[in-house]
Amino acid sequence: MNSTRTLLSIKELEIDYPSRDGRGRVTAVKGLNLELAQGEIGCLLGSSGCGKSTVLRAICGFEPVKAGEILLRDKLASSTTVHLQTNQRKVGMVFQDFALFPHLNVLENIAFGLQHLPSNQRSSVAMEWLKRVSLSDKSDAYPHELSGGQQQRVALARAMAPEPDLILLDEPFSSLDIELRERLAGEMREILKANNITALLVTHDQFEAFAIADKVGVMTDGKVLQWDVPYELYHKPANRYIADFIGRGVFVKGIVLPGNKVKIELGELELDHDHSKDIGKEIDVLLRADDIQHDDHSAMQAEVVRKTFRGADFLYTLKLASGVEIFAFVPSHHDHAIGEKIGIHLVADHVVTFRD
Ligand SMILES: Nc1ncnc2c1ncn2[C@@H]1O[C@H](COP(=O)(O)OP(=O)(O)OP(=O)(O)O)[C@@H](O)[C@H]1O
Repeated sequence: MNSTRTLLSIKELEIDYPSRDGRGRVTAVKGLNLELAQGEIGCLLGSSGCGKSTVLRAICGFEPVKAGEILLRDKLASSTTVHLQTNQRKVGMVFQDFALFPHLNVLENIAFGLQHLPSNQRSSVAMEWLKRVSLSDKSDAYPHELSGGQQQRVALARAMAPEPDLILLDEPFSSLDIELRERLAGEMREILKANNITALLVTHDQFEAFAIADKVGVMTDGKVLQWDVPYELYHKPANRYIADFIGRGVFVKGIVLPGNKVKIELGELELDHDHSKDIGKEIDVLLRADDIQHDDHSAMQAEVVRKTFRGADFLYTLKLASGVEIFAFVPSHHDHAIGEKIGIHLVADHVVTFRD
């Protein structure tokens, strides 16, 4: 097995739909590029309406493309002149609501996609996949007798059983409660990785994206702005939109100092890149909640203006002397009242800055 082989390649994809008034077309996806290697898990992350589901539908072959190409295993699947039928693409799909057949039991749901096998093999292969998602004891249950998480695992097993080259997952956790989402995101990653399955999911939840995916693409207006590993997206966002979208942060003003440093209201920070040409100039510095540490002994004080309890920590909104508001995660045993002043210091490591 060659793990670096490209399985999905999308080049300059453009897709449009007829407009509501029927007079023209509206662009849903434009100039979209991404690549996924065999065994990799990718995720398209973006807010509602940015075009995520449209991309999945196009990969499945449900939408014709207006421009660009979709290649599966180096074979052209969609372009302006080529359109492989869905059943020729070897792509499986898990829908938002799982779309299990209510009148079929769990085993029959999974066996449904195995029509190409002789009937005596269908049940045993389906049973094998049920084992892989740890649901062997539910083979004769009906979908309505299962929890949301169990239904999701059945949907995943049903999509994996015909052994497609690629599995597409459309907001796979959106109908589940938050606690379950986090656990299942990790579980789903384990199942996909254990079976060396290539997958592309879409979500608007960055924690879900980071919990599952090897590569994440931040989308807006039908485009992927940055297709990267989560660490790079967080620490080296390609532009302000991504910096703003990922994590909890605010931009504060800073002045570039000699020696690759920047001075902000809270002190001086080392810069990652050479800024010698910008000395004396003003830049915007991204301060994330995890760049600020609460320190009772610090002389630097900030006023608590808002607080959200998150269990292990609080997300505090803090007002600096200048009136600028920043965020800080603070362990939840430091329960300070709104209006109180608390000591803080800077712990920023990778400093993200923008000039224009
Ligand atoms: N069948 C359609 N006809 C016309 N416009 C459509 C159609 N499907 C989607 N659109 C439009 O295309 C754009 C992208 O839609 P899409 O469903 O791909 O977004 P999305 O990012 O998946 O959103 P969500 O997270 O809300 O599901 C939206 O502006 C939407 O209104």
